[in-house]
Amino acid sequence: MIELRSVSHHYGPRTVLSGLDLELSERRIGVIGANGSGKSTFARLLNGLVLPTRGQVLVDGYDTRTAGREVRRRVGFVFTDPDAQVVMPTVAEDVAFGLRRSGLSRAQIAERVEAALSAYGLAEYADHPAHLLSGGQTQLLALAGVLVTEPGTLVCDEPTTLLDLRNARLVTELLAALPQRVVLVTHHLQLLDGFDRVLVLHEGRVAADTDPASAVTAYEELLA
Ligand SMILES: Nc1ncnc2c1ncn2[C@@H]1O[C@H](COP(=O)(O)OP(=O)(O)OP(=O)(O)O)[C@@H](O)[C@H]1O
Repeated sequence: MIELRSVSHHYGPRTVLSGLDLELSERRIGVIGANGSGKSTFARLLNGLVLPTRGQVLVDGYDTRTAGREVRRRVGFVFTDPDAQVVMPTVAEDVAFGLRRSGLSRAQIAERVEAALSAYGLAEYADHPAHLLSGGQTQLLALAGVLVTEPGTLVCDEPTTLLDLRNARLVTELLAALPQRVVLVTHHLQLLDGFDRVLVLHEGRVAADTDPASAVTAYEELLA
């Protein structure tokens, strides 16, 4: 469970999020809102990539400010641009990178990496240079690299934005099938069908916190 207590965030003099009090426990949570409404900042607060200027973010009781490692073990993050996330020369090495401090043996790591590569359709690319993958494959690699660590929650910041329709569908289907809790920031409102809860951010505040259809209506009214 992720809890935000009186959270505000400022970049310099600029208030980007203010007065957020939320408990996030649902399995599928969407976050929508206009450009600049604070969605990415919100997403980054959830795993401590951004620390709140005021207030606290707690993940299973761990404060992102003081227990970053515990938090990141529980909350994985997938960026819009997967290239930002790929750090090792080959596909298999990149997936293994997330397990380097896991305490698992080399054999156990190899087994987990193989399973992750198979699950995300990358088995035949294990020894392929990671930077030569297509955009869609790179996003799958980024997902595999995060999910191999088995976080309880996956936060995705517009994971399909840079992908063509086919790859966007692939990533969407993959996300839909995950057993994990998913917090999805997106401008693609149709991705939120069937979600348990959708937050609409507007000028740094939660303007609506409701089911997908009502959230889309609230969002459209804000933009009207
Ligand atoms: N590192 C930063 N330093 C200064 N200002 C920032 C920084 N990151 C974001 N901002 C500003 O904070 C505001 C909210 O940005 P954020 O990226 O959280 O919004 P967003 O809703 O995700 O936008 P978009 O839909 O365009 O991705 C924007 O005005 C942005 O310019």
